[in-house]
Amino acid sequence: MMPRFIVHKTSVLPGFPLTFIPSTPRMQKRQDPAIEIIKAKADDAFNKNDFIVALALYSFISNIDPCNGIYHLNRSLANLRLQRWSNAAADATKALELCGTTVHKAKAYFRRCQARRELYDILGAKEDLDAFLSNGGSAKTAQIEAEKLEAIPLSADETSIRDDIADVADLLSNTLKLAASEADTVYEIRPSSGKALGAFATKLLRRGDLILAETPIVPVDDPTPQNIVTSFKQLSPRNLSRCLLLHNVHPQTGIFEGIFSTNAFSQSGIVFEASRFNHSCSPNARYAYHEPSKRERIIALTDIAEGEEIYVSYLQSRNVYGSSRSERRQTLSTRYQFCCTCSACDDANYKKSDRRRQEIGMIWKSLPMMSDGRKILTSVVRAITLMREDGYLADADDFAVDAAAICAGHSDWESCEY
Ligand SMILES: C[S@@+](CC[C@H](N)C(=O)[O-])C[C@H]1O[C@@H](n2cnc3c(N)ncnc32)[C@H](O)[C@@H]1O
Repeated sequence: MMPRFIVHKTSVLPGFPLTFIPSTPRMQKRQDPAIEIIKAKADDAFNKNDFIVALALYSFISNIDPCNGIYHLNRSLANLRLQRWSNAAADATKALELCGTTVHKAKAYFRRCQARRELYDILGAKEDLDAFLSNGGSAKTAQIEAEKLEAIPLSADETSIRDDIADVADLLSNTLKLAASEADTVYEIRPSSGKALGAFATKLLRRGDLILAETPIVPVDDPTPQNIVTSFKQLSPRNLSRCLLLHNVHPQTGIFEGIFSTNAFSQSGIVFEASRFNHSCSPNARYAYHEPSKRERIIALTDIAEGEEIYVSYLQSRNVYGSSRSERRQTLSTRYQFCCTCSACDDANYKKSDRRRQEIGMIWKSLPMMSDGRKILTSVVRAITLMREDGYLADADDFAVDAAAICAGHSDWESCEY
């Protein structure tokens, strides 16, 4: 029996070891423990004057837990620091509705007072200042604020000046986009029809080109739910806010687990940019984890035209080249909640593709049983031809290494290298 050399089994999927696939939703938790962690990171960002990140994180948790007035109260202050006056006033109003204690109410009145002052709603601001005092606010603080209000001539336009700053998610993602566009990349992340975001080539890429090499941000060796939460907990507020922007098709499993199972790579964990590449069963690029540098890499398998979407396969080699459309669809829909419509799965092509892939799968299974070198070589050539016919250009080495071993056994070094 020929030895089966596993040369590059570093190909990975942005998925999960099978043990962790959240196939059945757990019972809805009352409060996701992730919320406490996110709140602590938001406070941390605020204390470090990173108000955009604080705002993004407060927004994230207030969307999940909209009845908690504290998030609105805190976000109101972050909005004040960012001079988003209307948003600050709206958050303070929401906090007044939701917060029960006079301490929180006093804070909310004071924040709304400051926002209204900036919006030239002087009468409203004065009312809030009175309410601040009647809820136990400091007389000294109120005095300072009252002097500021007195200094504004009442003839000033009292109608609210519109706050035209973009929404917080836009604000954050624009900052991130800016950072990405400053980097020297050969792709851009933008909407992909029916697939949320995807990665598109920004210039002609040649087969073999390195598309990205990225260090994982949430490395998890042993992805138990506990380890995942611990890894997220260790992130900086900025990286956490980036992670929370990642796609999550398993929200019922918890915030961090859902993000992890939608995006994580089995060998490296969460990698921001590589997580945005969509799947195809006939991909034009592939993942390749580079152990020495501990970086996740994506490499072009074909030439890729400028503007073309770059696809990788989420399924590991034999699971994609040796499987039928229905098998792949089942796995992809369980793990990633989508129905693949790539060229191999397309209604017009899939029957032919299934036949080819079935034959490739049979060759893969029968090769270790073969002892006749010539037969092995013929089978390997057939498998690689079928892969090429099917437009599947990765993993030919799964077969070629067997062929190379036979050639080496016959001291045919030229063919061996070929
Ligand atoms: C790792 S993310 C890929 C990036 C994602 N599109 C985004 O917006 O961040 C995986 C998710 O992308 C979507 N996706 C990936 N490939 C797809 C495809 N071929 N067709 C439809 N949706 C796809 C699915 O929702 C899947 O759960």
